[in-house]
Amino acid sequence: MPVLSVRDLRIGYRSGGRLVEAVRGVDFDLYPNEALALVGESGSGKSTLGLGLLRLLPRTGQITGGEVRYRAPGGDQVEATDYDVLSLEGTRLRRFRWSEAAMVFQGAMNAFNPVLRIGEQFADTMRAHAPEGRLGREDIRERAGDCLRSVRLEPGQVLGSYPHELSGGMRQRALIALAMVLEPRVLILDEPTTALDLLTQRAIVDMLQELRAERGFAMIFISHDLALASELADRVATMYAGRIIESGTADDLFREPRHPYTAGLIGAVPTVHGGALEPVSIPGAPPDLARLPAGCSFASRCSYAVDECRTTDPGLLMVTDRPAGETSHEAACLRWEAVRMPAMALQDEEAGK
Ligand SMILES: Nc1ncnc2c1ncn2[C@@H]1O[C@H](COP(=O)(O)OP(=O)(O)OP(=O)(O)O)[C@@H](O)[C@H]1O
Repeated sequence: MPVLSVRDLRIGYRSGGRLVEAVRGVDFDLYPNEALALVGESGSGKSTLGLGLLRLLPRTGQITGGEVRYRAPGGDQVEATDYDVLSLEGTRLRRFRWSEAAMVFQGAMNAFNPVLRIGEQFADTMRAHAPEGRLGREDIRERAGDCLRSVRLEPGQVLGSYPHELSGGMRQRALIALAMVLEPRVLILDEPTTALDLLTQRAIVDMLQELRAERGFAMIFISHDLALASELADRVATMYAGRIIESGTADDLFREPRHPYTAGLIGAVPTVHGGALEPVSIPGAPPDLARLPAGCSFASRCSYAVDECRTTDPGLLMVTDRPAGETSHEAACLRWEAVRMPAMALQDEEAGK
């Protein structure tokens, strides 16, 4: 059973008296211990979707429809959980955040309160969620220390520090530790490595993999970097203009994309040919969400587009023989059978395959 099932989720922002949809009918399932990457260019709706799942949208944002079902199995003393996150209010919503699902934001400097030591921020989060506030200083130190050690930070050094006293990489690790402190079953990470250098990025990605194996949470990893995402994730969903336009296993999407936009994103990763870096970019820009064209919203930038693409949006089509579920591969493209990835074809040719 999926831990999260998202159905026809719609999210808009109010702007100049009207509501512009930034997430336009998204469906996906997230299974326990699975890593799902959401990829796409800036403005495709990834962060809006992540924030919407935790009901953390800014004031101008509004969920206008759909369902976000959260399920947790029962245990010896605990009843099984099954509810629509969109129906939660007050205490139940606060409990859902952090304890069931937590989010790590882009740029840890903004996510931490700059005037509180890291240790106080752990204590605040834990106290706010402890049943009847029964949590002593020792418990807090022990649990915070445990989480910090698991992200390879020294608790003695970090707990007494202010956020600005840590390096960017340490802050981002500390934030991941904080998100894990209440042992959520779902962790949403929005571009957690973007501001960091390549070596630190790699260390954090490796660490996230280990943590997921150890602690068993499911993860949604938001990134514009398809190469990084497909390394970390079991499944990848590509977003364009507020919709998921392709989803499949990381291997499927990286090796055999069936939507020209995903193929373009892979082409946009710098590849080494004859000693030189050759970044290929996707021509044109995403459409204005307030004035979406008819048919497929990628058609105007697409070299595969035919007349029918400008009138028909096919929705997600199954592009594999495998059954629907964790390993299915779907793409919202009428011409999916024709799609080839230029960079990969070239590499295969050079390798004599
Ligand atoms: N607070 C806001 N008010 C109004 N519109 C917003 C707001 N935040 C985002 N948007 C709009 O919603 C759309 C989706 O933005 P979103 O930030 O979700 O995309 P993204 O794929 O996460 O991009 P990025 O990687 O740059 O964060 C964009 O058109 C953006 O301009």
